[in-house]
Amino acid sequence: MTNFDAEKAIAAAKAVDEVRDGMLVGLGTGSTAAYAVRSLSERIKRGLRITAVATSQATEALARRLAVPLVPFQQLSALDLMIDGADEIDDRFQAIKGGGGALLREKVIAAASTRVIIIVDSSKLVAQLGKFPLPVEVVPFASEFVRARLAELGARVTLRSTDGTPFLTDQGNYILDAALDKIPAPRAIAATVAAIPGVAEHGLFLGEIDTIIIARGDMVEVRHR
Ligand SMILES: O=C[C@H](O)[C@H](O)[C@H](O)COP(=O)(O)O
Repeated sequence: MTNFDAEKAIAAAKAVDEVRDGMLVGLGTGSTAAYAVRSLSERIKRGLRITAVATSQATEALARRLAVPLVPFQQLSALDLMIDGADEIDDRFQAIKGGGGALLREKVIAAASTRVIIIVDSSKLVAQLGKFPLPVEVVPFASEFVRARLAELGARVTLRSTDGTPFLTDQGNYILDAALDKIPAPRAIAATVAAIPGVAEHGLFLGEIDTIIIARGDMVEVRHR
Protein backbone atom coordinates (compact mmCIF):
# COMPACT_ATOMS: atom_id res chain seq x y z
CA MET A 1 0.00 0.00 0.00
CA THR A 2 1.44 3.43 -0.98
CA ASN A 3 1.24 6.40 1.40
CA PHE A 4 -1.53 7.82 -0.76
CA ASP A 5 -3.46 4.55 -0.54
CA ALA A 6 -3.16 4.64 3.23
CA GLU A 7 -4.44 8.24 3.22
CA LYS A 8 -7.37 7.28 0.98
CA ALA A 9 -8.31 4.51 3.40
CA ILE A 10 -8.14 6.87 6.41
CA ALA A 11 -10.26 9.57 4.71
CA ALA A 12 -12.78 6.96 3.56
CA ALA A 13 -13.18 5.48 7.04
CA LYS A 14 -13.75 8.95 8.49
CA ALA A 15 -16.50 9.65 5.93
CA VAL A 16 -18.16 6.30 6.55
CA ASP A 17 -18.37 7.22 10.27
CA GLU A 18 -20.99 9.75 9.17
CA VAL A 19 -23.35 7.07 7.83
CA ARG A 20 -26.36 6.31 10.04
CA ASP A 21 -28.98 3.54 10.10
CA GLY A 22 -31.70 4.01 7.51
CA MET A 23 -29.69 6.29 5.22
CA LEU A 24 -29.77 6.10 1.46
CA VAL A 25 -26.11 6.50 0.48
CA GLY A 26 -24.59 7.40 -2.90
CA LEU A 27 -21.36 5.54 -3.61
CA GLY A 28 -18.80 7.34 -5.77
CA THR A 29 -16.36 5.81 -8.23
CA GLY A 30 -12.58 5.37 -8.27
CA SER A 31 -9.85 4.06 -6.00
CA THR A 32 -10.69 6.37 -3.07
CA ALA A 33 -14.44 5.74 -3.23
CA ALA A 34 -13.65 2.00 -3.33
CA TYR A 35 -12.08 2.32 0.14
CA ALA A 36 -15.35 3.87 1.32
CA VAL A 37 -17.33 0.93 -0.11
CA ARG A 38 -15.04 -1.50 1.73
CA SER A 39 -15.33 0.46 4.96
CA LEU A 40 -19.13 0.64 4.60
CA SER A 41 -19.26 -3.10 4.00
CA GLU A 42 -17.38 -3.67 7.29
CA ARG A 43 -19.91 -1.53 9.17
CA ILE A 44 -22.79 -3.40 7.50
CA LYS A 45 -21.30 -6.69 8.70
CA ARG A 46 -21.35 -5.20 12.22
CA GLY A 47 -25.08 -4.35 11.94
CA LEU A 48 -25.44 -1.01 10.09
CA ARG A 49 -28.63 -0.96 7.99
CA ILE A 50 -28.44 1.24 4.89
CA THR A 51 -29.29 1.16 1.21
CA ALA A 52 -26.85 2.39 -1.42
CA VAL A 53 -26.84 3.68 -4.98
CA ALA A 54 -23.76 3.14 -7.18
CA THR A 55 -22.43 5.81 -9.55
CA SER A 56 -20.89 3.30 -11.97
CA GLN A 57 -20.94 -0.31 -13.06
CA ALA A 58 -17.51 -0.73 -11.44
CA THR A 59 -18.76 0.50 -8.05
CA GLU A 60 -21.92 -1.56 -8.43
CA ALA A 61 -19.84 -4.72 -8.97
CA LEU A 62 -17.65 -3.96 -5.94
CA ALA A 63 -20.65 -3.20 -3.72
CA ARG A 64 -22.39 -6.43 -4.78
CA ARG A 65 -19.24 -8.44 -4.07
CA LEU A 66 -19.06 -6.89 -0.58
CA ALA A 67 -22.78 -7.42 0.15
CA VAL A 68 -23.66 -3.71 0.29
CA PRO A 69 -27.44 -3.52 -0.39
CA LEU A 70 -28.08 -1.62 -3.63
CA VAL A 71 -31.12 -0.02 -5.21
CA PRO A 72 -31.25 1.32 -8.80
CA PHE A 73 -31.28 5.11 -8.94
CA GLN A 74 -34.00 5.07 -11.62
CA GLN A 75 -36.52 4.47 -8.82
CA LEU A 76 -35.33 7.44 -6.74
CA SER A 77 -35.01 11.20 -6.77
CA ALA A 78 -33.20 11.97 -3.49
CA LEU A 79 -30.45 10.52 -1.29
CA ASP A 80 -29.19 11.40 2.18
CA LEU A 81 -25.45 11.29 1.68
CA MET A 82 -22.92 10.80 -1.09
CA ILE A 83 -19.28 9.80 -0.48
CA ASP A 84 -16.91 10.19 -3.43
CA GLY A 85 -13.33 10.98 -4.39
CA ALA A 86 -11.96 13.72 -6.64
CA ASP A 87 -9.05 14.26 -9.01
CA GLU A 88 -8.37 17.78 -7.71
CA ILE A 89 -10.05 19.94 -5.10
CA ASP A 90 -9.39 23.51 -3.94
CA ASP A 91 -10.12 25.25 -0.66
CA ARG A 92 -13.32 26.75 -2.10
CA PHE A 93 -14.91 23.27 -2.31
CA GLN A 94 -14.51 23.21 -6.08
CA ALA A 95 -13.32 19.99 -7.71
CA ILE A 96 -12.41 18.28 -10.95
CA LYS A 97 -13.82 14.77 -11.20
CA GLY A 98 -14.14 12.18 -13.93
CA GLY A 99 -10.68 10.63 -14.04
CA GLY A 100 -12.51 7.31 -13.92
CA GLY A 101 -15.12 8.41 -16.44
CA ALA A 102 -18.05 8.37 -14.00
CA LEU A 103 -18.61 12.14 -13.88
CA LEU A 104 -22.13 12.21 -15.31
CA ARG A 105 -23.69 9.74 -12.87
CA GLU A 106 -21.60 11.25 -10.06
CA LYS A 107 -22.96 14.70 -10.81
CA VAL A 108 -26.55 13.46 -10.86
CA ILE A 109 -26.11 11.62 -7.56
CA ALA A 110 -24.33 14.63 -6.01
CA ALA A 111 -27.21 16.90 -7.05
CA ALA A 112 -29.72 14.45 -5.58
CA SER A 113 -27.88 14.13 -2.24
CA THR A 114 -28.65 16.21 0.83
CA ARG A 115 -24.95 16.10 1.73
CA VAL A 116 -21.87 15.39 -0.38
CA ILE A 117 -18.60 14.38 1.28
CA ILE A 118 -15.45 14.31 -0.86
CA ILE A 119 -12.58 12.19 0.42
CA VAL A 120 -9.03 12.80 -0.78
CA ASP A 121 -5.42 11.98 -0.09
CA SER A 122 -3.02 14.89 0.38
CA SER A 123 -1.96 14.94 -3.31
CA LYS A 124 -5.43 16.09 -4.44
CA LEU A 125 -5.66 19.45 -2.66
CA VAL A 126 -4.58 22.28 -5.01
CA ALA A 127 -4.38 26.07 -4.88
CA GLN A 128 -5.97 26.36 -8.32
CA LEU A 129 -7.82 23.79 -10.43
CA GLY A 130 -6.56 22.81 -13.87
CA LYS A 131 -3.41 20.77 -13.63
CA PHE A 132 -5.58 17.67 -13.98
CA PRO A 133 -7.12 17.68 -17.50
CA LEU A 134 -10.85 18.44 -17.37
CA PRO A 135 -12.88 15.35 -18.37
CA VAL A 136 -15.72 16.24 -20.74
CA GLU A 137 -18.28 13.53 -21.58
CA VAL A 138 -19.57 13.85 -25.14
CA VAL A 139 -22.01 11.96 -27.31
CA PRO A 140 -19.83 10.11 -29.86
CA PHE A 141 -21.62 11.79 -32.81
CA ALA A 142 -20.36 15.21 -31.67
CA SER A 143 -16.90 14.28 -30.43
CA GLU A 144 -14.86 15.98 -33.16
CA PHE A 145 -17.07 19.07 -33.07
CA VAL A 146 -16.72 19.37 -29.28
CA ARG A 147 -12.97 18.68 -29.49
CA ALA A 148 -12.60 21.67 -31.87
CA ARG A 149 -14.69 23.95 -29.60
CA LEU A 150 -12.61 22.97 -26.56
CA ALA A 151 -9.39 23.63 -28.51
CA GLU A 152 -10.69 27.14 -29.27
CA LEU A 153 -10.76 27.70 -25.49
CA GLY A 154 -7.03 26.98 -25.42
CA ALA A 155 -7.24 23.37 -24.26
CA ARG A 156 -5.04 20.52 -25.49
CA VAL A 157 -7.70 17.91 -26.07
CA THR A 158 -7.27 14.14 -26.05
CA LEU A 159 -9.92 11.54 -26.81
CA ARG A 160 -9.62 9.08 -23.92
CA SER A 161 -8.76 5.69 -25.43
CA THR A 162 -6.83 2.48 -24.95
CA ASP A 163 -4.78 1.15 -27.89
CA GLY A 164 -6.79 3.34 -30.28
CA THR A 165 -10.19 2.20 -28.96
CA PRO A 166 -12.19 5.03 -27.40
CA PHE A 167 -13.07 4.65 -23.71
CA LEU A 168 -16.84 4.27 -23.36
CA THR A 169 -18.66 5.63 -20.32
CA ASP A 170 -21.50 3.71 -18.66
CA GLN A 171 -23.80 5.80 -20.89
CA GLY A 172 -21.94 4.73 -24.05
CA ASN A 173 -20.41 8.18 -24.50
CA TYR A 174 -16.80 9.27 -25.12
CA ILE A 175 -14.55 11.31 -22.81
CA LEU A 176 -12.47 14.24 -24.08
CA ASP A 177 -9.72 15.20 -21.64
CA ALA A 178 -9.18 18.95 -21.93
CA ALA A 179 -5.81 20.07 -20.53
CA LEU A 180 -6.07 23.75 -19.63
CA ASP A 181 -3.14 23.86 -17.12
CA LYS A 182 -4.94 26.50 -15.05
CA ILE A 183 -8.63 27.22 -14.55
CA PRO A 184 -8.69 30.64 -12.87
CA ALA A 185 -12.43 31.12 -13.49
CA PRO A 186 -14.06 27.69 -13.08
CA ARG A 187 -17.65 29.00 -13.26
CA ALA A 188 -17.04 30.69 -16.61
CA ILE A 189 -15.35 27.58 -18.07
CA ALA A 190 -18.12 25.34 -16.70
CA ALA A 191 -20.83 27.48 -18.30
CA THR A 192 -18.98 27.69 -21.63
CA VAL A 193 -18.30 23.95 -21.82
CA ALA A 194 -21.83 22.99 -20.72
CA ALA A 195 -23.25 25.17 -23.52
CA ILE A 196 -21.42 23.32 -26.33
CA PRO A 197 -23.96 21.12 -28.16
CA GLY A 198 -23.01 17.46 -27.79
CA VAL A 199 -21.52 17.84 -24.30
CA ALA A 200 -23.29 15.44 -21.93
CA GLU A 201 -21.45 16.64 -18.80
CA HIS A 202 -18.15 18.07 -17.61
CA GLY A 203 -16.09 17.24 -14.56
CA LEU A 204 -16.21 20.60 -12.77
CA PHE A 205 -18.11 20.21 -9.49
CA LEU A 206 -18.51 23.77 -8.23
CA GLY A 207 -21.52 23.89 -5.92
CA GLU A 208 -22.23 20.30 -4.97
CA ILE A 209 -19.63 19.64 -2.25
CA ASP A 210 -20.49 20.19 1.43
CA THR A 211 -17.59 18.53 3.24
CA ILE A 212 -13.99 17.69 2.32
CA ILE A 213 -12.08 15.05 4.24
CA ILE A 214 -8.34 15.23 3.59
CA ALA A 215 -5.88 12.70 4.97
CA ARG A 216 -2.20 13.64 5.44
CA GLY A 217 -0.08 10.80 6.74
CA ASP A 218 -2.13 9.43 9.61
CA MET A 219 -3.86 12.79 10.29
CA VAL A 220 -7.28 13.58 8.93
CA GLU A 221 -8.79 17.02 8.44
CA VAL A 222 -12.53 17.66 7.99
CA ARG A 223 -13.60 20.91 6.30
CA HIS A 224 -17.22 22.02 6.15
CA ARG A 225 -18.47 24.55 3.61
O1 LIG B 1 -14.78 9.27 -12.53
C1 LIG B 1 -14.22 9.07 -11.48
C2 LIG B 1 -14.34 9.88 -10.27
O2 LIG B 1 -14.67 11.21 -10.48
C3 LIG B 1 -13.26 9.69 -9.23
O3 LIG B 1 -13.83 10.07 -8.01
C4 LIG B 1 -12.00 10.49 -9.46
O4 LIG B 1 -11.47 10.22 -10.74
C5 LIG B 1 -10.94 10.18 -8.40
O5 LIG B 1 -10.52 8.86 -8.53
P1 LIG B 1 -9.42 8.23 -7.57
O6 LIG B 1 -10.02 8.16 -6.21
O7 LIG B 1 -9.16 6.85 -8.15
O8 LIG B 1 -8.21 9.10 -7.65
